[in-house]
Amino acid sequence: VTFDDMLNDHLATDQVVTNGMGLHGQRYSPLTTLNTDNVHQLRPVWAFSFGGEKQRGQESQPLVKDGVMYVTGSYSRIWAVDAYTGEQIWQYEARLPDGIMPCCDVINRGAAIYGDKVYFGTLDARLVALDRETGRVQWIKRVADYQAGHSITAAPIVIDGKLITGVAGGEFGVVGTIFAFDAETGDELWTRPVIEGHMGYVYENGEAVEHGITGGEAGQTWPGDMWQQGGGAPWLGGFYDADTHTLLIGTGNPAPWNSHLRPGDNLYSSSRLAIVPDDGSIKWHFQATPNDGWDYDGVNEVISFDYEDNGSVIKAAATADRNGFFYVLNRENGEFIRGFPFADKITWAEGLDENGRPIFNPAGRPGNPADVADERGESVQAYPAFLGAKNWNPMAYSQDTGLFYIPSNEWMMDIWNEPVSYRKGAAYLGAGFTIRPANDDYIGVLRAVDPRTGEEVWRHENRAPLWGGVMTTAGNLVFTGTPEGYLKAFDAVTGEELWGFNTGSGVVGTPITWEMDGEQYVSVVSGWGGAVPLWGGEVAEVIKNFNQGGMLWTFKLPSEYAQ
Ligand SMILES: O=C(O)c1cc(C(=O)O)c2c(n1)C(=O)C(=O)c1cc(C(=O)O)[nH]c1-2
Repeated sequence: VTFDDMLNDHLATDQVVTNGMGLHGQRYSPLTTLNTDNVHQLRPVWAFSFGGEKQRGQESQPLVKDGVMYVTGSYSRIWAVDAYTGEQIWQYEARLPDGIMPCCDVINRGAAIYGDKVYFGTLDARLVALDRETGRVQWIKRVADYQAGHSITAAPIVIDGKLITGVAGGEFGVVGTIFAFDAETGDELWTRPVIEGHMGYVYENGEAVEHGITGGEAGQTWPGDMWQQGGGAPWLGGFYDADTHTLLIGTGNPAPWNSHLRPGDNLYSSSRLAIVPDDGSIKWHFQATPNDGWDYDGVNEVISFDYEDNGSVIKAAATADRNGFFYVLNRENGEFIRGFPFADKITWAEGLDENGRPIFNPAGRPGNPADVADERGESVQAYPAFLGAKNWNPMAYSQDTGLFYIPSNEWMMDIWNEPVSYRKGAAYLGAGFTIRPANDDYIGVLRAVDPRTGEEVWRHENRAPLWGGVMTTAGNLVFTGTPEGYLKAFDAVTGEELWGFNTGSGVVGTPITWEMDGEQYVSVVSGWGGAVPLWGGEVAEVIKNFNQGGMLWTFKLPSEYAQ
């Protein structure tokens, strides 16, 4: 697999060699063989079990090259599988130490392939490079200290020979950092902490050379020493815009959650960053939630897309935030073009100003414990809940309809602040919360949203929270999974549900499609888990009967139904 193969992945129909089905992450396939007329004939051709006692959340997006599928699973496992038959070619399981600290389940979101290697990140914050043919280890790098709360859950990305990943650990007060390695040798190339005050480095002949302090200097948007454990973990990784040669990546919540301990904007937490892939410099930033007090991580994917406005082409990028707002940015300079709510109800902000900065509702912020005699500050009811109007699971963009298909949730929380101090390897929140559904009959909402107007063109409600990724195709289809176990297909224009198949466990993975020998295939992993069952509050009632799993399902449209 070459970098050109990756640059063309969104056009190629016989492979899926990038997370995002294209480096820009649009998750749009030009295939039309499978379409609204024949999708009811889509049927399973094989299923592969991840096996063992290790189940939990399966959030991976598979990759396909030359008839071989590469898929990761919970507990830092990876398999190569024959894409025609589902037979295993090899498997590799990372040896995890006791004491790993992923906040939100033992998940992995996928691999990267490049050259003759396949790469993935582990829950003890290592990167592993394996030979694609044999599964043999080529190199293993420790990226960050798992005992401080670091882990890797993201799919890494390869940009022009550089293997780039973010790390998780925001709930433990780590310093969110982006790391780049030589994909061939595993040599470190650069590091970029995303919190103001920390030094970035480039490595020359194995030596760390200072490459500029993030944000210029410490103390501008953080009080005292709070920047030193400021969080902002870029735990979802990023996408690449070839037009501007930029890595677009988001950063998580500031640490701790109690925002009264850190008055100021707390750059660059809960932000989107444009990074130069060659050396990790920051080109521009956009902060969705300054002084975040609700755990509104800003990690969600930033998807590059072009649209026409009054005859000129706008080079835009779009992102749907946990905080309930959808943002359209100019991807050349990060300027705010427009933003609008995509969630039904938002209480923490009254809207956005002309620069996209939130207009805070002071009554929407949980109170300062220092103001009251009690340990607990005043509790508020906040919409959306901390798990977000949209969490990690990626949306898709259709080049035909011009719509974004957003997997979102309608829920709320009671949230209050508490005093807290930093201790290595311990939770660093300073907040308590309970999460509740916003409506009686549904939490999940798959939304089709027009990025030019903010209009919700259609919606599909689901009883349980939606936690799987979305894919769309030129066959006018939108696919996503449900915790109830279904992989479903919808009409991209009308939202009509056209097909569904129950995989036997909740689908929180992200579907892909490709063709082999003129037949169109669809694959998705199934296995209920992720953050929802861990942090569920009153949402637990909705999901209590869902069983765990660990299967890779593959479907196809038999050739006799293709026309
Ligand atoms: O701040 C962090 O480092 C961090 C990491 C992760 C992760 O790596 O999965 C999640 C979160 N935060 C988080 O806030 C969250 O809601 C979440 C949901 C999930 C999931 O996979 O279901 N991971 C994470």
